[in-house]
Amino acid sequence: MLRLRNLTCGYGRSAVVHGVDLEVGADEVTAVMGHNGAGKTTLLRAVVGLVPVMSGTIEFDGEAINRKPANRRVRAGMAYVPQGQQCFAHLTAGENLRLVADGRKSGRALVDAQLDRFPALRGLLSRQAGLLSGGQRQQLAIARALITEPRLLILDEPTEGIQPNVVAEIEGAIVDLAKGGLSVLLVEQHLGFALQAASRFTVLRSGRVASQGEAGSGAVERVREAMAI
Ligand SMILES: Nc1ncnc2c1ncn2[C@@H]1O[C@H](COP(=O)(O)OP(=O)(O)OP(=O)(O)O)[C@@H](O)[C@H]1O
Repeated sequence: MLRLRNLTCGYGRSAVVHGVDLEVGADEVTAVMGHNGAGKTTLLRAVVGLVPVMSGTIEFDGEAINRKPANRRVRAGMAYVPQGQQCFAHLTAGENLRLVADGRKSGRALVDAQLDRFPALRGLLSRQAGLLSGGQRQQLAIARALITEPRLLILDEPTEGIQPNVVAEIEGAIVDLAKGGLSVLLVEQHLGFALQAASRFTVLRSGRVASQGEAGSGAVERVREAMAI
C-alpha cells in the first residue's frame, strides 16, 4: 500500500528525516514513535505531499508519487489528520462534516456512518467546533477524514492532549478501522496503544530509524530501548 524507500526530506536545504525505509501493508497499522523533534510529523507531511522529498521514494500502490501534489494524493486515497484536533472552529460540527460530504455520492450516508462510529458527535452537530472539547474535536477531525473514504489514514498523535475517557474511544475506533480493512500510518506517543493497534513499528531518533520491526512479543522492550525510556 505505502512504502518509503530511503526517504530523506525536510525544510529548505535542511534534511530532517534521513534515509527512512518504512512500509504500511494493505489493512495494516504501522506506528511511528520517537521523542519530540524526532521528525515524525515531517515524515507524515512528506507522505501527504506537504514537505518535499529530497531523495528516496514514496510509493503508493506500487507507484512512485514523489512529485504528485497533495490534492492528487488525497484523490488517490490518502487522508491526513494533523496534530492538534484541527477543525474549522467557527463552523458547527455538522458544517465541518458537510463541507467534506456535500457533492459526494452518498454524502449523507457517509456522514451517518461516521456518526455511528462516534455517537457523541450526534448531539453536537449544531455546536461550534471551536467550543467542543479536545476529544470531541479529534473525533470530528477523524470523522471528517473518513468521509473522504480513504484507503490510507494518516494520523498524527490522535490521543495527544485528550481527556482519558475519550482516549479509549478514539483508540477503539482506530483498532476497529484497522480490523475493517483500512491501512493506517499512526504517529503515537502512547507505547502500549501504538503496539496494540499496530502490526509494525518504527522508532525515529534525530530523523533516522533507531528501531523497526513487527509489533509482536519483545517489541515493547525494543521500542523502550530505542527511545531510552
Ligand atoms: N516548518 C518547519 N521549518 C523548519 N524546520 C522545521 C519545520 N517544522 C519542523 N521543523 C524541525 O524539524 C524537526 C522535526 O520536527 P517534527 O515536528 O517533524 O518532529 P516530531 O517528531 O513530529 O516532534 P513533535 O512530537 O514535537 O511534533 C525539528 O527540529 C523541528 O524544529
